[in-house]
Amino acid sequence: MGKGRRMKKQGPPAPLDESKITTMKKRKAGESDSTSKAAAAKKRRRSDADEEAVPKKDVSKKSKGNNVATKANGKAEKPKAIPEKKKPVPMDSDSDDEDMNDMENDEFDDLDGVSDGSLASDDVVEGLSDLEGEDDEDDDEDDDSSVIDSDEEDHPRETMFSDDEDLSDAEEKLTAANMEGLSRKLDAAKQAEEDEAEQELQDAAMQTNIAGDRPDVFADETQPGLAPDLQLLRQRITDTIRVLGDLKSLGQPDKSRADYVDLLLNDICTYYGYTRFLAEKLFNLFTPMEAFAFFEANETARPVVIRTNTLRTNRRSLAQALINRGVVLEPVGKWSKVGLQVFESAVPLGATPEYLAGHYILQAASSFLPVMALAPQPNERVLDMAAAPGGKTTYMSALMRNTGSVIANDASKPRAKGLIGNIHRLGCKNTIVTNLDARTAFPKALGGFDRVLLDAPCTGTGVISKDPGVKTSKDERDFLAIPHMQRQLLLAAIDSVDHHSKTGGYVVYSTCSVTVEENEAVVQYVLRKRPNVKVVDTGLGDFGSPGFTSYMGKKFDAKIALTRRYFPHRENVDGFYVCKLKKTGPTPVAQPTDDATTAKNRRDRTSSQATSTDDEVDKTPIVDEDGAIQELEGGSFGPFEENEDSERIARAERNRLRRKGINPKAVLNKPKKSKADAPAKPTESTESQREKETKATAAKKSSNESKGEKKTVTKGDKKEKKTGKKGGK
Ligand SMILES: C[S@@+](CC[C@H](N)C(=O)[O-])C[C@H]1O[C@@H](n2cnc3c(N)ncnc32)[C@H](O)[C@@H]1O
Repeated sequence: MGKGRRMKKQGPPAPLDESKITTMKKRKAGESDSTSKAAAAKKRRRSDADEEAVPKKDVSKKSKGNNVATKANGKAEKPKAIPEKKKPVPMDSDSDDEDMNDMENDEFDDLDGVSDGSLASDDVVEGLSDLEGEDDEDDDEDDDSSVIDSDEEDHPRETMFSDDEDLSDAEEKLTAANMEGLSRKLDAAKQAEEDEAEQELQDAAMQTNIAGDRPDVFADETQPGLAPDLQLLRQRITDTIRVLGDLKSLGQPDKSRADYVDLLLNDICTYYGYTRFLAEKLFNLFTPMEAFAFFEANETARPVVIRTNTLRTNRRSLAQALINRGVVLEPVGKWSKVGLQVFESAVPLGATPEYLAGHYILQAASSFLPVMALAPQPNERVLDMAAAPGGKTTYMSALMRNTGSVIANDASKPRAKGLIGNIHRLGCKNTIVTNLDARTAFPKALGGFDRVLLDAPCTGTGVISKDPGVKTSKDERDFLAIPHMQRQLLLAAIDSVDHHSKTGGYVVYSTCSVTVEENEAVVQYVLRKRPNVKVVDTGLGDFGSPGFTSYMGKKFDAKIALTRRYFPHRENVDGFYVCKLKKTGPTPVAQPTDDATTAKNRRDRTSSQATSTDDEVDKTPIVDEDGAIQELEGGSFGPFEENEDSERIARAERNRLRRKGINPKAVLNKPKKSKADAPAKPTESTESQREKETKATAAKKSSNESKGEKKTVTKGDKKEKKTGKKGGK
């Protein structure tokens, strides 16, 4: 995160504001009204809270001390006489913190449904209080000195009242004197409430405005040859959505629903820049109103989140270290023990000493969820089938406390290198990286895992805010080829799990896409192909929404409701899908034929998206997230390559010498010394031994090369060597 960038608190984004344009004037007129209403609501809440918080006998004192609450309730009591006027104490506003705390409480209330098990909410609460211990103390102090809550002796309020002042005088003076402090405090603390109240007013005004009026959205107001007026376009989008919500009374008699939907989709494409194909696909997931919220949410970045690497530190220490560097953060939510949401940072988060030491990784909040669902246990054998760049692998490793083993595989060699980097930085010692096409390599190369995570390559429709290129780059072919690959990968994942596993036997399938083809339809397909798996609860509680059990006339297995969907506009996280499967028996040798399938399965087959080519050999090239076709065959990462390994060993030796402050050229190019010449110091003797080994390796390499092995060096090897040279400089 760049310096000074400030993010919204994690949680649902602001509610849909479809009336922004049409009620612009009304909003302006009603601004002061709504603001005061919101402020009043907040004040009422505060007053109530204060009354609850203080013992009965103190209530009167508190309420008298609390000018804001008194005013808000409209029951202003005449304040007691104040002996003498003092200069008001300048308010040291901590409004932002207060705001966050308020929101946090709201959020935690929302997440109360989060279940036990992997989430261990008690621990989280304890962690949170630990983490915030110091801050809370500060807050309390600040609160005590604030106009709102404090009843301390030198309270500003008391400095402003005297015996001879009546209420209105007192209030006037209070207002004048504290205006700046109050507005600073209230502005930030009540922003959310103000927005909410304003929204309600606008909604009400909008309803009144439109009732009985049939907006003529088909009147073409665009000027030929000119770029569309975005404000008008947006207004038409909101008007069309409104009409679609009540077509009978608001629609033009000669226009059908399809006409309105068609107009709306065209406007969405123009306004947000989607292809018609993708806009339609995404639009069909929601009601028109919710689709608009989704498209809107894709225009803003999600909150920046970091995951504490518990192999190196704990959340409290990390938070403290980063706070000391000027990072404003707080726990991401009740559902995670390791996430920290960053609101503001004075330093680049990818270059702090803590980052470089592997104390945390920048990781989207929704990306925690598949790993939490998988819940890998210490000492298990786990496979991460599509692992790069390793956010989930390293989380798994941490949950397993560096025990057991994690096979972290990725078909992309360049991405696998990034994965290796993260694994090293975060200190994961139970992890082995492989560079294989998981569709065919597993379970052939390795199988019998306790758990498998398939965080599948996908179209990325859940992360459009990060990669707006998705809006135009994904076409029909992608939505056939990618789900096809996902189905193959998921079958391989299931087949790689040991159903006898004493502790596991689970597969988690996840994507950062929101389309049904890549999620429920893939799960439906494998349920049919592998009767030895069943969908089980993800353990992620009520966070998110259930998977679809029907879509566009197609019916899915009822258990698919146990899978979870996450949306940018609902949870303010990247769009994500998580499904947990339990393997109950061995994979059948032969695929069930149509005769063998049950009547239900046959029904599903006709109703689901399965194509007749399901069983054909897949010729789809492997596509990475950027859409680039992966060159898998002939890569030298997986198999043992003498040349490459020799070069790696030599390079490692050069680096080792450099780390010791020794110029490798000086050492490695020296003529061979006899034993007698060897230095006497034991360390140097070891040094000399290593030197000999290195030379032997280099000699072996050169002899191999001279034997013609050079010819077998692949493109990948050359690249590797080039990179190595570069890195060595
Ligand atoms: C969504 S990303 C994985 C992100 C990763 N799990 C993480 O959390 O950092 C999907 C990955 O699948 C890889 N991939 C694509 N096709 C594959 C295949 N056939 N076998 C294995 N990996 C594949 C891509 O290179 C990409 O890195």
